Amino acid sequence: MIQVSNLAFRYSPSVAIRFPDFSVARGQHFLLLGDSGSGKTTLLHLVGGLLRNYEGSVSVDSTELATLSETALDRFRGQKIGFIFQRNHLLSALSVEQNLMMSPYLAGLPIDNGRIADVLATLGLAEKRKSRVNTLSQGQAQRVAIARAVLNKPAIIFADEPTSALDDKNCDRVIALLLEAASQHESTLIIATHDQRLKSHLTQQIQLTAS
Ligand SMILES: Nc1ncnc2c1ncn2[C@@H]1O[C@H](COP(=O)(O)OP(=O)(O)OP(=O)(O)O)[C@@H](O)[C@H]1O
Repeated sequence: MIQVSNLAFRYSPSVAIRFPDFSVARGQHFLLLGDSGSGKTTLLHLVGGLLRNYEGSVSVDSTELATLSETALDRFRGQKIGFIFQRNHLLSALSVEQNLMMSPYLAGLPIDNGRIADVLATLGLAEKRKSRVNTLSQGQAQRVAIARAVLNKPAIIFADEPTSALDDKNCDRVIALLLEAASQHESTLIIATHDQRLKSHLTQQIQLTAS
C-alpha cells in the first residue's frame, strides 16, 4: 500500500532530510517515532502528497506520487487519505456539519448526510452537528477533526501528534477512536508522535533519527 525508498526532501538546497526505507500494507497500524525535528511531519506530508519535489520514491497504492499532476494529486489525496493535523485546521466559524461537508466536497465526492450522521454518532458528537466549531471544547474539536478525516472512508489515515496535548483519559479515548475508525474500513493508520503512552497501543514502528 505504501512504499518508501531512498526518500529525501530538501526545504533548502543545501540540507537534505533523509528517510529510512519502509513499506506498510493495507490495514496495518504504525507509529512514526523520532525526536523533534527528525522529520515526522515532513514524512507524513510527503506520503500524503502535500509536499512534492522529493528525491527517491514514494508509492501509494502502486502510484508513484511524483507522476501525478497537481490536480490528480489533490483528488487522490481527497479520496484516499484522511489527515488529522497537529493543529486541527477546522474552520472555526462554520458548524460541525459544514466542516465535515468540506471533505467530500474537496474530494469531488457526493455529500452523504446519512454518513455524516453515522460518523458523528460514533464519535459522540450527534448533538453537536449544528454547533459552531468555536463553541466546542478542545476534545470535541479534536473529535470533529477525526470525523472529518474518516468521513470519506479513506484507505489511509495519517495523524500528526494527535494526543500530545491530552490527559491520559482523553489520550486513551482518541487512540481507541482512531483504531476503531481505521478498523472499520481496514484503513492503514500511521500516527506520528513523541508520546510514549502510544507505544502500548501500536506495536509496529517506523523510527526516524535526526541527521
Ligand atoms: N517549512 C519549512 N521550511 C524549512 N524547514 C522546515 C520546514 N518545515 C520543517 N522544516 C525543517 O525540517 C526538519 C524536520 O521538521 P519536521 O517538522 O518534519 O520534524 P518533526 O519530527 O515533525 O518535528 P516535531 O516533532 O517537532 O513536530 C526540521 O529541521 C525543521 O526545521
